Amino acid sequence: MTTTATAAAAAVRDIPESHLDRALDLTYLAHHLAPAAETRAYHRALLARCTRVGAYEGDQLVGLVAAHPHTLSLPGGELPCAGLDFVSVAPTHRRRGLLTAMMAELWRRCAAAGQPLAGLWASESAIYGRYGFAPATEADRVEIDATVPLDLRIAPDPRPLRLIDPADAPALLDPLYEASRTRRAGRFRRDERWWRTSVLALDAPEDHPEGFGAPRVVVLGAPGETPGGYAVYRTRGFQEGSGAPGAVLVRELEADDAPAAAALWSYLTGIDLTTTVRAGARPADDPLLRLAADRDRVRITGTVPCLWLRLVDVPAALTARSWAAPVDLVLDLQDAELPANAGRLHLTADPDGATCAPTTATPDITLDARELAACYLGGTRLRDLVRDGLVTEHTPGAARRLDAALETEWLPFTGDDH
Ligand SMILES: CC(=O)SCCNC(=O)CCNC(=O)[C@H](O)C(C)(C)COP(=O)(O)OP(=O)(O)OC[C@H]1O[C@@H](n2cnc3c(N)ncnc32)[C@H](O)[C@@H]1OP(=O)(O)O
Repeated sequence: MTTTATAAAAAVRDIPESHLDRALDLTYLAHHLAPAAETRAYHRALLARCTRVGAYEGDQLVGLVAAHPHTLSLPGGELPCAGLDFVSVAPTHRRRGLLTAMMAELWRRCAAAGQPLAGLWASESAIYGRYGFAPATEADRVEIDATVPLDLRIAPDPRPLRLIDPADAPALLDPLYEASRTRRAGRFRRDERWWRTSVLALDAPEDHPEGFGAPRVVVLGAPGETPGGYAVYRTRGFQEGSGAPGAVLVRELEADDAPAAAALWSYLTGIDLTTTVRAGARPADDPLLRLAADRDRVRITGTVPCLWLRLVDVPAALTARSWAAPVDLVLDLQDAELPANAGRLHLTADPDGATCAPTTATPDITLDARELAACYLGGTRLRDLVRDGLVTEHTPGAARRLDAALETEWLPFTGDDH
């Protein structure tokens, strides 16, 4: 058990299993939540599987950072990733440096557990940049006018669509989801529990105040065939009280190719007694926007950062991903939080692999760890950050060359929201 004294005279140490309920009480206090018993039991089970770092004042738990043992897809591979969650400090103890002290301990845990990455969904964007995190994936919120089925510019895959029992979905859908992880960086490996308790969860009614029902799963392809795609969605009918029209809420839609996507969007926009299809998270390069014959019927209602990423071990992260083009550069990396990453790094990479080693050579680019995290999965262009004044390019064209090497065929995407 590690113990670190903080400036605030709290002690940072493990949260034992026997303190799980205290940890939940603290997180509900900090987040202003009062969940039903079922949701609390779900959170308890999640927290039990996490690395848990606590800040204690005497015997009182006043701070909490937890991390799930996730595996994140990268361009050309995957890496262990600490998925931060339940981050909470008691309102009586805020702004005394407790989160900072707990993060320092968490980095030690990541190193010990062999997790070169950390990721999270931020409650507020102002919190995590100082710890070296940056948004590495973004998602669009989409709303489709479905008063009549959406006309698409290509012929949909003609295979049959069938509704399957959500209980059968994890085994059938996981191979398709895994295929999507090899296409797109930024996605977490799921186990059956994740499918059942998150993607296909039968949420408590308070989680769906707008009256949406249980998840339904539609699959493209006849029984016994390998499906070409699927959608997980919920529906609601006309709402007597509010007068709100019937609607479809899409949690996830994965398709092998554009015709399969067309078949699934046609289906979702053609469900009777509904006039709107909403999707809470779609990739910015979703073919839907180009396929719609009448683009005015598909509205992007918001673009939100999804995964905030941190490169905990920069050389391990850079050598684990694939590279689209050859590059040979010296990076001058600033990392106040994790000084082991800081300094000059000679990066050589090509489609066959990469090396990354300390050097004393003259740097081509100076950047902070958070800017490298933003670009790491291919979702942000370094040259934009140079133009913004956030990254300094010493050798003209260096940022453009690094962008070409970091580029991915598909934009990174993280559909899950925790
Ligand atoms: C992945 C997740 O779980 S996201 C959920 C995050 N949790 C929440 O939003 C719950 C409510 N908030 C809290 O519990 C706390 O305010 C926390 C955890 C966000 C911050 O904890 P604290 O112990 O107050 O942070 P700490 O004192 O270490 O702050 C370090 C620095 O971050 C800044 N900071 C902390 N929280 C915020 C914030 N919400 N907005 C802006 N700046 C912040 C502090 O001002 C401080 O800056 P400084 O170093 O320049 O003085």
